[in-house]
Amino acid sequence: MMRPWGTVGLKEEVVAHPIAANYEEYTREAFPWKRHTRDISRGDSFNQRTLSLGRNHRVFGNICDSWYLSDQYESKCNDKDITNKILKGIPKFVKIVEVGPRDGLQNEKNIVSASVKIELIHRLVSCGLSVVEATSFVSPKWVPQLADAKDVMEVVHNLEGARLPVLTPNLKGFEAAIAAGAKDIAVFASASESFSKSNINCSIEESLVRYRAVTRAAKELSIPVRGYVSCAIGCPVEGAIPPSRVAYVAKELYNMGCFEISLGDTIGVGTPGTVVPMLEAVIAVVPVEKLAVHFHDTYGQSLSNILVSLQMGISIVDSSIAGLGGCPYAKGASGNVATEDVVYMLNGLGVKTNVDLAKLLMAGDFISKHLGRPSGSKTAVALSRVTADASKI
Ligand SMILES: CC(C)(COP(=O)([O-])OP(=O)([O-])OC[C@H]1O[C@@H](n2cnc3c(N)ncnc32)[C@H](O)[C@@H]1OP(=O)([O-])[O-])[C@@H](O)C(=O)NCCC(=O)NCCSC(=O)C[C@@](C)(O)CC(=O)[O-]
Repeated sequence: MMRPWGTVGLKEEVVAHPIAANYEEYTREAFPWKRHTRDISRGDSFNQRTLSLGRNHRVFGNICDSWYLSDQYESKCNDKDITNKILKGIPKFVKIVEVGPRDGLQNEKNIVSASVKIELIHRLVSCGLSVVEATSFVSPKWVPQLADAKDVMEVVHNLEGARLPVLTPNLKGFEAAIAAGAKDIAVFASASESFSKSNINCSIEESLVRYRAVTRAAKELSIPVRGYVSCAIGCPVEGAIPPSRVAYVAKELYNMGCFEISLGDTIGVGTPGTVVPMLEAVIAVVPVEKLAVHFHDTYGQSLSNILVSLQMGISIVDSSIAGLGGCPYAKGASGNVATEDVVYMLNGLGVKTNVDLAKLLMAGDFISKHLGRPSGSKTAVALSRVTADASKI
């Protein structure tokens, strides 16, 4: 049985929350076909995709079968090849790496207390997210917001159900992370010399030397290491970054033992036109299943960039609850793509994530209320308006 909207089996207390209840109400009212439980587990993966054609034209199942609310589209959908061509290559499962507690909060001016960070991490893990980047063991002078990394990690490190990697820029950070109970770490290099200097105060080559020392130490303790390549599309100082440079840094990180490489469009300038050639260059030197994409939504391009990445075989996507984020050393960098929006899109494509969207909405509501501003997730904002507009749906 497919659960395209992720609400089946929600606990009563979750549905009772106003946001989750809105979401339940929304899916029930907007998609009356959902009231009829039907088994669509026939056929190939495309038969199980959900396609959104606008509010009044929701389709469940194969876009070419007969389950349309409106007959209007049936005559246009006889060509299965179009669907296959467009959705070809999209993985059936996507691992979401939630970076909200780290990338999301690191740029917040007002210090968020350790207890709020801990509560956020708990909530995110309970959404079904299998990876939640918890914090950074970096210099507190450089990133004051995460000066409480030890306090946070000491509480959450034994949390079950998810991996909780932390950023470590050098051996000092690695040792502190391990002492606080971290079982996964991440190192972060850049494809831009200028950004490397401003972010970690060393050249790209110097950073790679440091990270070789960190990955060696991690290997001895069997600690998995994730690698980041920042400025994979553009740099605030240098402008466009050549794909070959991104490929070089990604390959170096892979060769030193990083099990996964996340390609970061740190300032969010990428479009599918620049993301595709960058991925092409990296996929030529690092296996595609080891690559993740990490988009910031400065120009509103993240979801289209994720979609082309999926079409190229990427199956790991970084995102941040409520679209929080920004890098303190990348002027103009805005929030990461919102996890709620990514899950909504993947649900629409029939791609499994094991993430519960209703619970995500509540986690996003929790942190947005704490920060005193509306969520940066379009999905969260749209669904929160449903109560007001419910009578018009
Ligand atoms: C790398 C350093 C430390 C170099 O900073 P430095 O000033 O060159 O370091 P240093 O070795 O000269 O040491 C200076 C001081 O920092 C201390 N120190 C040294 N290391 C540590 C440590 N690990 N933890 C705690 N303290 C540390 C060290 O002990 C000393 O303390 P002092 O003697 O002055 O009291 C600094 O530049 C730094 O912390 N940078 C981190 C910047 C950062 O976190 N940026 C955001 C993350 S990257 C990002 O957001 C991009 C990403 C990953 O999301 C992907 C994308 O979007 O593209």
